[in-house]
Amino acid sequence: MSFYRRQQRRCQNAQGAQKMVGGMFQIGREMSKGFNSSIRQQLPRQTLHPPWSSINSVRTMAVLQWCSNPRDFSLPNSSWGSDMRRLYEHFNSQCEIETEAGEKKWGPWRRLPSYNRSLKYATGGGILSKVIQSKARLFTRSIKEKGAAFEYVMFVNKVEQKCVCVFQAGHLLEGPPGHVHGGAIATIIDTVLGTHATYLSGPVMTVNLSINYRRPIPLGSTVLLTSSLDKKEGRKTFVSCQVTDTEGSKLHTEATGLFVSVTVENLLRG
Ligand SMILES: CCCCC/C=C\C/C=C\C/C=C\C/C=C\CCCC(=O)SCCNC(=O)CCNC(=O)[C@H](O)C(C)(C)COP(=O)(O)OP(=O)(O)OC[C@H]1O[C@@H](n2cnc3c(N)ncnc32)[C@H](O)[C@@H]1OP(=O)(O)O
Repeated sequence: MSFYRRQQRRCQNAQGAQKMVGGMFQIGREMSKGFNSSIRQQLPRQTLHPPWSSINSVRTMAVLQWCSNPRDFSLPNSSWGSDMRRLYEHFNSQCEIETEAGEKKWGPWRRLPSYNRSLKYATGGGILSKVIQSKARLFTRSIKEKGAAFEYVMFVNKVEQKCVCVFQAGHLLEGPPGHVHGGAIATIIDTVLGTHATYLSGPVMTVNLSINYRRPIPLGSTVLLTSSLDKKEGRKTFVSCQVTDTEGSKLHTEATGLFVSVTVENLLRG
């Protein structure tokens, strides 16, 4: 059996274990930590320790890492330009701050990790992600080439009930020559407003999106999306968003969105 096939087999075993511990899944860093430690508790000891040779143990660990650590697309990569990196650093440095006594504590912002299928890594979502179109992938995260399409990272501020997104538009998003396609701009706006509304209200779907395009966005440039909560009314969450240059001085696009809270039933019924 080839090494690749053996890896696949082991990966499937790890996925079986993932089912058993699906309830422990959390989006974010806790998720991978929880998964790795829970797998170690659930698998028979010899799976991870002798009598296997140390080389096999290393390989097994590598496979477990591979299966349990999905790519977080919102971390810096080699395609990020200087504006993208600068703004990432700006918000990321406010996620954890140091007190005068030198202690670390949470700051006002949180970076949201971003996977190509969030449902798969949400608490209890492992099974659901297999039931609902198992091959499906989040549109904005389905192109693997770094920098080619949607490069973005989102941060939320619980106190101000705001969400920001630093977005670098890649060459595959062309609309008017040299500029970003209006549909791609709508996509990133829907993603940011939808994620913000989900953060505020739990699972939601877009029922209305209204966009005013004011100035074209040059392809390859980085822009800032700022989303604010307007109001909540029962199942409805009203949010709005501005797309500006990285200094916040030039307005490219503005939008409002209405999101309605949904249940698993809504998703299954279609
Ligand atoms: C449960 C597990 C989910 C797990 C999710 C996991 C992870 C998610 C994590 C992070 C999110 C990640 C990424 C986000 C990325 C992208 C976001 C993209 C979001 C989308 O891209 S999503 C696709 C486009 N979206 C649709 O495909 C919706 C089609 N739609 C429907 O499926 C139904 O519409 C539904 C089920 C939503 C509601 O239907 P329903 O029957 O349950 O409720 P109903 O119709 O009664 O509406 C309730 C109240 O909303 C008012 N209302 C409705 N529509 C309105 C409109 N257009 N204008 C003004 N008000 C409206 C009514 O007037 C009433 O208001 P009132 O109560 O005051 O009378």
